[in-house]
Amino acid sequence: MKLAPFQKTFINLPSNCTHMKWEDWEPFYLRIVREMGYSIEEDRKSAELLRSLLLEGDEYILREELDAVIGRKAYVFGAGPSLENALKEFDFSDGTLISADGATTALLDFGLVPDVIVTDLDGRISDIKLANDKGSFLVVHAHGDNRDKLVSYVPFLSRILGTCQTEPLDIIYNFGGFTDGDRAVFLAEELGAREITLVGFDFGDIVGKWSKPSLKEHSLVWESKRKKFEFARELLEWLEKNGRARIEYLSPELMD
Ligand SMILES: Nc1ncnc2c1ncn2[C@@H]1O[C@H](COP(=O)(O)OP(=O)(O)OP(=O)(O)O)[C@@H](O)[C@H]1O
Ligand SMILES: Nc1nc2c(c(=O)[nH]1)N=C(CO)CN2
Ligand SMILES: [Mg+2]
Repeated sequence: MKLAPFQKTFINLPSNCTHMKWEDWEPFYLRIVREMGYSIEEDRKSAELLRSLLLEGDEYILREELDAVIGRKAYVFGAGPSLENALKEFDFSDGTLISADGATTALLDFGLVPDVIVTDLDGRISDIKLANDKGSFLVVHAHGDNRDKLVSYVPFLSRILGTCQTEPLDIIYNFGGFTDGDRAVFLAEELGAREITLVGFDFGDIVGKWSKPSLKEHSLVWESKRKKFEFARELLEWLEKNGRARIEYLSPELMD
């Protein structure tokens, strides 16, 4: 999709432009890199790489375009085991559908095309591409460990908003949040959703089978994933306290 030329004027966004401001995010981020063993420099290089790829490809969008897509009510779909029953039993037609990466596969299986997919491109890429071709907007995240995926896949995808976890660049945003799931909730809140229902956000000991293409079934959580879940929960609690949206969980207890 080509943008009108005037929209390509780059502006350096003021730091108070996002609800989770850099000053709020930075302490979380510093704890995350320390605990997870990430390199800030590698994360920064990845953000620069995504910026170059997006500028070369001419398929990037600015936040204003997503503002128009995300309504007051939004459902954010995570890849926890309860997702399947939730998709069977509930109707989601009254809100914007935002899927976190691997959850996209489950939505497609139920005939739903997400309005927005939030991904670091480690979900099943054929499904992300299929949904993108059917109209899903993509929010693609750059971090130090997915540069190969950015290079391989970004040139073949459309309608992409770029995000990073280091300092934002002109067309690469940082709305706060860490894993695809909690980042999707931060994005929804920032872009205007005021009632956000989280579906398939079980966290816990079992990772949903949609989370990684290599998983054939729901699997016992591994150590790095457990740490990711802990940060994701903490960040969501922060947003519940400090954000402007009512956040609720479609509880796994309601399932079965
Ligand atoms: N039990 C669960 N299993 C899987 N995903 C879950 C679960 N509970 C909540 N989620 C959310 O659903 C999202 C699904 O996205 P995905 O599995 O691709 O993760 P990710 O953030 O890319 O992590 P990783 O880098 O480990 O793949 C997660 O980011 C997480 O926030
Ligand atoms: N450097 C780095 N950053 C990340 C990673 C990751 O594996 N490495 N995974 C994420 C999604 O959960 C979010 N951020
Ligand atoms: Mg992912």
